[in-house]
Amino acid sequence: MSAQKTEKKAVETSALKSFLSGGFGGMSLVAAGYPFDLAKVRMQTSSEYKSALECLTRTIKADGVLGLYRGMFAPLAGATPVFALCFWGYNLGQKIAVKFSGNGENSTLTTGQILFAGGFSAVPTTILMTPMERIKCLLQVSGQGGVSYKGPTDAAKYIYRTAGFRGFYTGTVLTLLRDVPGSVAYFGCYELVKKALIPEGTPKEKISTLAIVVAGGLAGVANWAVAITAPQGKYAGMRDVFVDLVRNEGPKALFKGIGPAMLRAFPANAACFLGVELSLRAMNSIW
Ligand SMILES: CC(=O)O[C@H](CC(=O)[O-])C[N+](C)(C)C
Repeated sequence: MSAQKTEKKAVETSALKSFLSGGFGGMSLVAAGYPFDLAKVRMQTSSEYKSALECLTRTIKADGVLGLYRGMFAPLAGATPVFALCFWGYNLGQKIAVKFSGNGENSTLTTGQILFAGGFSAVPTTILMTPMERIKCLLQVSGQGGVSYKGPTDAAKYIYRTAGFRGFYTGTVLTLLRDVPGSVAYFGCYELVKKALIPEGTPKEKISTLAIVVAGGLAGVANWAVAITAPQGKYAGMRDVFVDLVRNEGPKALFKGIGPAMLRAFPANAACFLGVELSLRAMNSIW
């Protein structure tokens, strides 16, 4: 058995399989992470819970386990294509990196190539994610002293009416500034931790679930450690966001929401990578 088998090869996964497994990963991410999102929103909008755990247990007591998944359809419909594009973009980024390096398709990816591919994955993802985040932000501030929206379609019509097609892409630079470094950390951490955890020579299909879960969970934490969330939609430009936030709320405001994001990051992304790897294995075994 050759040690090369554990190394990440450049073009071993097709674009279609990357896309489909990414979509499956996105669904797994929402299934594991949605209860934490629900707890975050409930804690932000009510002071009756002291901790996320209390919020989760009280929700289960009142509405059963299914209560943790109330309202999950929209995030599921959003995350599935976003993660499909993200993993497809990661695969394409690897192929581009290898092409430019001049090494053969069968070569092992260097750390630099993995990091490049990770950052590249944020580009197609952003094209889809920016309009979705724009609509989400409008819905989150709906009725709070400004315009009220009946739902996503209403918010989308408002954007188009007031700013045209370009209005959907307000905040693109901010999304890229968050997601390019975030994705470099995400995929870089995943590949490096996975490589460190598995014994040399382990065939791909024998990589342990624990290694995938630990590497995936840490990748999610690494992503959020570098991706500082900025409140898009309220500001004319990127400079405005930083000046306004730091002046009014201090530098700490730049890290607002990082606690709940981290709490969700490990389980959600462990599930995501597990979904990706297991669906890839299933696809590889049938075609
Ligand atoms: C901001 C975001 O969507 O992060 C993803 C992980 C998560 O916790 O949702 C990772 N990625 C940006 C690579 C899609």
